[in-house]
Amino acid sequence: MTFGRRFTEKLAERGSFCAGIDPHGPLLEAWGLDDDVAGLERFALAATEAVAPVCSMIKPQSAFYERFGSRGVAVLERVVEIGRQAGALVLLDVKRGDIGSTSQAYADAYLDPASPLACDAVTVSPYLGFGSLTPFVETARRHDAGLFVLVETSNKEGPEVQHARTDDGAGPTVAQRMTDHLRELNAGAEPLGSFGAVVGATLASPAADLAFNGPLLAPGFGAQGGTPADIRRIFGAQAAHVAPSSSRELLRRGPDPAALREAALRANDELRA
Ligand SMILES: O=c1ccn([C@@H]2O[C@H](COP(=O)(O)O)[C@@H](O)[C@H]2O)c(=O)[nH]1
Repeated sequence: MTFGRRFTEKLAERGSFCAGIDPHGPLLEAWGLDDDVAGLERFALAATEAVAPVCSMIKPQSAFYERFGSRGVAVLERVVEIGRQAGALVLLDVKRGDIGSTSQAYADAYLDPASPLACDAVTVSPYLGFGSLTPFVETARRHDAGLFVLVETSNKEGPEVQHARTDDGAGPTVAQRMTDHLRELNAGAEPLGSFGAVVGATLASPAADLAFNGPLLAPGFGAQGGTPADIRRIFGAQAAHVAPSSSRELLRRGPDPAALREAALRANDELRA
């Protein structure tokens, strides 16, 4: 089954909230854990076990695992496995993007089911040129996986690049060009294509026309200020395809698993309303 269909069905079944599993050092400390690989393991596995059964999607941020080297990546592999066993889609936030031949190796690492880190989808950066993502697109198609392409990010620095005008200033914004590519990639897909966009829940207003037939990830919900009202305001009619994601705001409710689960369920309810 394609990622686009899995995404649609999972959001309908469980709600749209995406749980970020980001083991920040200060959060480990707040949970009474040491900021070492043992603390990382306890934090990440406990958080995943608590929320993955009630969320449509979890989004571990690779950086927080990589900072502990191969032992941290081994924890990430278990997060991916536990998340998928609990029935959640797993979106690995790695924001990869490189020249085509290297992109192929990244795509194999994260999207080929034979890889220990195989996920349902990954975040990718198109800022080496959208065409440099072709190996990700082809590999995702081959394995029914998905991509979330950075279009308008939640950080304040993003507009310098994403709002720049193409074609020597005479064309659409860079962000718009990216969604045009996504519209082409998803054309004709039912109920939704597998090639999505990352659009921050913090935007004053999107520079790109977001009316394309693919999934949307909205980070910046919670700790960065995004609210359910912002999701409706920014995405309008597209809001049904949006998975708003929050990491710190959710994880600060731990380590009590019931409190974590309750917070995820409440976020789903608020987004449904
Ligand atoms: O535009 C973007 C793209 C990705 N992120 C990632 O989402 C989470 C946000 O964490 P919070 O604690 O909920 O702020 C983090 O993994 C970022 O790398 C983003 O924030 N903005």
